[in-house]
Amino acid sequence: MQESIPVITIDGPSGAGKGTVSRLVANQLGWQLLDSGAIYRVLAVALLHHNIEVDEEEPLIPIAAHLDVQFEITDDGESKVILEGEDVSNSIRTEEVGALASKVAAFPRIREALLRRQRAFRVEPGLVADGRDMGTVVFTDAPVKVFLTASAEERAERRFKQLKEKGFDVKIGRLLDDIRQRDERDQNRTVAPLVPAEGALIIDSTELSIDEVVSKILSFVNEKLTQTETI
Ligand SMILES: Nc1ncnc2c1ncn2[C@@H]1O[C@H](COP(=O)(O)OP(=O)(O)OP(=O)(O)O)[C@@H](O)[C@H]1O
Ligand SMILES: Nc1ccn([C@@H]2O[C@H](COP(=O)(O)O)[C@@H](O)[C@H]2O)c(=O)n1
Repeated sequence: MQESIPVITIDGPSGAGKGTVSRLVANQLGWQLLDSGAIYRVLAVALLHHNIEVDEEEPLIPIAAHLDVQFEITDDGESKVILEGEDVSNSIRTEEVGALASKVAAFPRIREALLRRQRAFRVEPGLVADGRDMGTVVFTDAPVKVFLTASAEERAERRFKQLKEKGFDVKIGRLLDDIRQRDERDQNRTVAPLVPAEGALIIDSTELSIDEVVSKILSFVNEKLTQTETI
C-alpha cells in the first residue's frame, strides 16, 4: 500500500533552498527524493525542442502525458536528467527555462497529466518531495509538511552565486525580477497555487544556514513521525 509509505513534503518559492535541503534530508534518512520542479522544467525544454508555443494548453497535453524522461543518479551521487536520450541536467537549470516551466505549470490539465509520474516516486522506505504543491495536492496525506521560504533579495543572491559557479552569465537585478515574477505567477494561479499546506512547519531561511534548516526539519520529522507511530 503506497499510502503507508511516509512522505516529507518541502514546498516553497524559487531559490528558498528546497532542493538543497531535500537532498540532505533524503540522504540522512536514506529515502527517495522527488524534485518535482525538474519535471516541469523538462517539459518546458521538451516544448522548446519541439517548437511548441505555450499560449494554449491543448497542444501541450500529449507532450506532458508522454514525456520521455529519466532521472538517474551517477556513481558519484550526481543527479542526471535525460530527455529523449539527451542529457539536459544543465540546460533545465536556466532562469529562462524556470520561467517557461512556471507558465506551463499554470495549466490545470498539464498538472493533472504529471500527477501519476510524481506519485510513482513514493517508494519504500520513504520519500522527500520538493516543489510547490507537494503538501497541498500531490501528497495531501504526507505526515510531515514543511514550507521553506526566504526574502526575494536573499533568494536572488543565492541564485546569482549558484548560476555564476555553473558558468552562466547572469545579472542580479534581472534574477530578482525573474524571481518576483515567478512568485507572482506561482502564488496567484487558479490551480495548485503556492501556499503553505495546513499543518506545515514554516521556516524562513533568510538568516539561517543550510545546516540550521536541515536540523530544524529533522527535529520536526522526528517529532511528527514519533507522534504518528503512537497513534
Ligand atoms: N540557507 C541557505 N543559506 C545560504 N544558501 C543557501 C541556503 N539554502 C540554499 N542555499 C543555496 O541557494 C541556492 C538555491 O538553492 P536551491 O536550488 O536548493 O533552491 P530551490 O528552492 O530548490 O529553488 P528552485 O525551486 O528554483 O529549484 C543553492 O546554491 C543553495 O546552495
Ligand atoms: N510542484 C511544482 C514544482 C514546480 N512547479 C513549477 O515549475 C517551476 C520550476 O520549478 P523549480 O522548483 O525547479 O524552480 C516553478 O516556478 C513552478 O511554476 C510547480 O508548479 N509545481
